[in-house]
Amino acid sequence: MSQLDIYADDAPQTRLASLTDARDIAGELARVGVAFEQWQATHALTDDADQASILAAYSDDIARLRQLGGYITADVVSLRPSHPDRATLRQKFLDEHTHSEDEVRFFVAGSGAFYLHLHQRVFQLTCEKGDLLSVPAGTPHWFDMGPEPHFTAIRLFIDPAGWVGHFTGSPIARQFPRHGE
Ligand SMILES: CSCCC(=O)/C(O)=C/O
Ligand SMILES: [Fe+2]
Ligand code: NI
Repeated sequence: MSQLDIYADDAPQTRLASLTDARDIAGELARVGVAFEQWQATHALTDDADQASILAAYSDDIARLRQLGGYITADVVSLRPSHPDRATLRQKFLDEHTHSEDEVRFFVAGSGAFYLHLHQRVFQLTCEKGDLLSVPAGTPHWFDMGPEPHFTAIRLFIDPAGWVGHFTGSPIARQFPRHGE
């Protein structure tokens, strides 16, 4: 189930709100400039499907997103609990960072949690299959796939270089509840 938990950025022990209705989540995130939608993610994919077949299965959705935002490239991040490098890959996104373009992610399997640091709040958004998220460029955030990752997400980029993160150096991410622990 998709879920939005909201905290003050200086009080990680106190959850201010917890929402599970998709319209409520979308409304709350829209207030801080983040787009959240639920799309159909019904194409059958095996756990070992490669990037090309995932992109081919969702080519209609990717084309629609490209038209909306002028995105040039798409890639796929897909992890399962048995992945030998799961701890290293988890760590890659676990500290607060920004991007110089919008972060557009479409979950086509599994789940993972984004933490968006906006307006002195932390918005912990647990995304599930079908969730589409667009976070404005420059937003400090981090992502936790959990210790036993199980998700597949399509990422859209304007920069042909793909994923480029700028780490803020803030330790804030370590103070908030982790995903799946
Ligand atoms: C869920 S896609 C992998 C994580 C990622 O690309 C990112 O930028 C997290 O902040
Ligand atoms: Fe990111
Ligand atoms: Ni489709």
